[in-house]
Amino acid sequence: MAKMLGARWCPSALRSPLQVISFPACQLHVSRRAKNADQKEFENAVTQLKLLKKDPGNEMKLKLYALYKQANEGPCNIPKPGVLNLINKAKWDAWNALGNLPKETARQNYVDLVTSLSSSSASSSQVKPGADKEQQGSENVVVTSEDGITKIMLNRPTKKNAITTQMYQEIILALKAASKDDSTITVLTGNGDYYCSGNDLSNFNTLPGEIEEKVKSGGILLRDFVACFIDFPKPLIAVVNGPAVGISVTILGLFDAVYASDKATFHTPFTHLGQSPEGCSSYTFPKIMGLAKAKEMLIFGKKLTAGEACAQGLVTEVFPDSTFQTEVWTRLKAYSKIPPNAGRISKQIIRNWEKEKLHAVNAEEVRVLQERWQSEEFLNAVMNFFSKRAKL
Ligand SMILES: CCCCCC/C=C/C(=O)SCCNC(=O)CCNC(=O)[C@H](O)C(C)(C)COP(=O)(O)OP(=O)(O)OC[C@H]1O[C@@H](n2cnc3c(N)ncnc32)[C@H](O)[C@@H]1OP(=O)(O)O
Repeated sequence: MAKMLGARWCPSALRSPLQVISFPACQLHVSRRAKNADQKEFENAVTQLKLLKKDPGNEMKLKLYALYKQANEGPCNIPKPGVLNLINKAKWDAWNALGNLPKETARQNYVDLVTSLSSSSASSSQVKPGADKEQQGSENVVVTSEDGITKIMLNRPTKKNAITTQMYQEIILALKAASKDDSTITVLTGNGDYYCSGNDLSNFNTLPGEIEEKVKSGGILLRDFVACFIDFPKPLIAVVNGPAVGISVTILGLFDAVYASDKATFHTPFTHLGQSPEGCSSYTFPKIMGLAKAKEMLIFGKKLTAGEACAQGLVTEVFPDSTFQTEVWTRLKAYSKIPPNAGRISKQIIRNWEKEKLHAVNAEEVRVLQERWQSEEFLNAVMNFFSKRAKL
């Protein structure tokens, strides 16, 4: 995926003279002079921009370039390039046109512009509020809405629904849209024999930049992804159709109900991968299943059957695989008839007692993981996974 992004965004891969305008985020690091309050938002926008699926076009790139330069360096004070130097002149013109616009305003405008680009690219692949029949989503994350239920389906069965960086972004956008649509409940499920095999282990190869930049943008993406589940305002249900691994298991602690096929298993092999728990599981799992059982999963990577996960409180109910889909969707259709506002409010009053705590846990888990991602243990584990496969 990032290979594709690289091809889209990087100057050398583009053709016409104006296409060689690359995003400032490809070239520069964010200035340390930016104010703290805005810095995080600004950095997030820089990352978000790299994850956009659609090329926003040269005019928009010029605007972003100009705002980026203004936000970091202030008014344009470099000599005007010659008329034959078309690209640099276009860039200079765009920057110079911002005159004395304050850095803070430029930063804010940059963030607003990226946000509007992200939501417009999301709206083309997502369920519109009020939709009552199936809508097309992207290839790997399909969003549909019917009978008061918005369904977000992981649809990468040949890779056991492993989550790519693009899919994280798409799930975030799908959840944001679902939080505002008129459905009563939202469901996450998988297509094929797996629910999800967790993080796509090639994500770190495909994230752009050097290791430090990968770790930084991976951390921001993970934190934003988990935050969406913490903040999701209406009942959220997991329909676990098969085995679940890694982050697809840990975030289950943030769902309101988890229904599983008896073929499902629950596996968090973090330490074997040189990693550490995420998805708020270092807090939710001990709370849900007690410290002893949580440690067996999160430290020693014990894989649970659906029955065990249910006995330990991670799963709400287990159904035989042969009748799983019918039984669960009948149940969900009944649940979708609850008064929507009462459903939301009831969820929120339960969640709000610990929302702040969950965000703090998320931030700390990401901080620790960012260190892990730079460890030899992690790099060896990822290399082993792919080199074993290569030998098959
Ligand atoms: C932005 C960063 C956020 C980071 C968040 C932190 C999250 C951490 C985690 O989620 S840790 C968990 C990571 N997941 C794994 O370790 C699972 C790895 N996969 C496997 O162990 C196995 O593939 C399996 C047990 C899931 C399934 O085994 P099997 O039934 O034998 O199928 P295959 O192994 O042949 O798989 C088919 C096909 O899918 C590819 N694949 C499966 N899982 C992943 C994955 N997680 N990442 C990348 N690719 C995966 C596998 O390579 C095969 O592809 P191929 O046919 O070889 O092209």
